[in-house]
Amino acid sequence: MADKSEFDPQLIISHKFPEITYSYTERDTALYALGVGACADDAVNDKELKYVYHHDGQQSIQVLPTFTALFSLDFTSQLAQLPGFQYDPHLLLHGQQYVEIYKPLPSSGCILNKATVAGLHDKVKAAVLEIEVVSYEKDTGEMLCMNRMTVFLRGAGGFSKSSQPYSYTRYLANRTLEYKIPKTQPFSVYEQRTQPSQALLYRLSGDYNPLHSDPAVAEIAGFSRPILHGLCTLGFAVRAIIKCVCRGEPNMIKGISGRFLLHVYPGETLITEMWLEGSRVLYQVKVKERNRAVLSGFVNLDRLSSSL
Ligand SMILES: CCCCCCC[C@@H](O)CC(=O)SCCNC(=O)CCNC(=O)[C@H](O)C(C)(C)COP(=O)(O)OP(=O)(O)OC[C@H]1O[C@@H](n2cnc3c(N)ncnc32)[C@H](O)[C@@H]1OP(=O)(O)O
Repeated sequence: MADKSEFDPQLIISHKFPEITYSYTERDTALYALGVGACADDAVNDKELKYVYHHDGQQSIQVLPTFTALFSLDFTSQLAQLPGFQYDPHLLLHGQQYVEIYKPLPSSGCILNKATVAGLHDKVKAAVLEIEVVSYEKDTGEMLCMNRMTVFLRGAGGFSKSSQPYSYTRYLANRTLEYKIPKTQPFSVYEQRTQPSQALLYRLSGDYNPLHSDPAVAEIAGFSRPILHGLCTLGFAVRAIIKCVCRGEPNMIKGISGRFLLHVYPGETLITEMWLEGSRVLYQVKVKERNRAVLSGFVNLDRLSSSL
């Protein structure tokens, strides 16, 4: 259990993380694509070959928009250094991910990541921490994308010094982040089975949290076996949207938001339901075997064909 007397919200929200450089090659972008299930249905004729191979004379492989979320992961280790902050890393769960993409990602590159604390909330049973990472192309200084990652830290709540639970968010102006999953029939539904080895493959993209690979660690965290990375489930969902709504064009995606509602076990089947709302796709992912919603959110597109 975290020591609440050490918890200092003001110190936490004013903390400046060191800048972190992240370099990647086409091998990393291809490995990532395989980790989120690309080409799993049909390795040769699949429309997703472009994510792993220079298909049809392509100069470079294409990058899935959810690859951007990896840029925020290097700051996981920095959480332990946050002054005035106490939590048990075994009890950390990924709560939400919000991504804005400003230009198509190169298939290899060197990125400069700058992170700040964008939110902190006392939920009594948990502390919710928001980290914002803005990513720049190292050579040109051009802004590529922004990630807001929310972590749900079980057992770390109850740190408020007054009777009002502490809550701070640095608001994002001119964005509509609220969404409501419709009760109507979805525009499209896509079913994908994850592999029992899915988390072991996905972790090679850089999230080595043992919650996803070590049965003993998973048990301490309250699960019967290792669970899937939240960002892996998000990758499956966004691939489904690219296939069913964007006609295979990943660069149509300009923004992604997802809230992790429940854990997923590797090997379970994901059903992604999609609804169109202007240039936004609302989506919900359910686990077929347990008939439970595990993820919901929206994807913003730069255009949506009127012929859809
Ligand atoms: C730099 C950072 C790096 C981070 C790297 C990430 C590392 C990864 O390796 C870790 C992972 O991938 S973990 C796997 C993916 N995540 C999950 O499986 C979590 C799934 N969600 C849950 O289990 C529950 O929703 C649960 C447990 C999250 C919440 O359920 P409950 O305890 O039932 O909560 P509830 O009573 O419904 O709500 C309490 C208050 O908390 C808010 N809340 C709920 N779910 C949230 C979520 N997912 N994200 C953020 N906030 C959330 C509620 O709104 C509520 O607040 P309020 O009372 O103010 O309304």
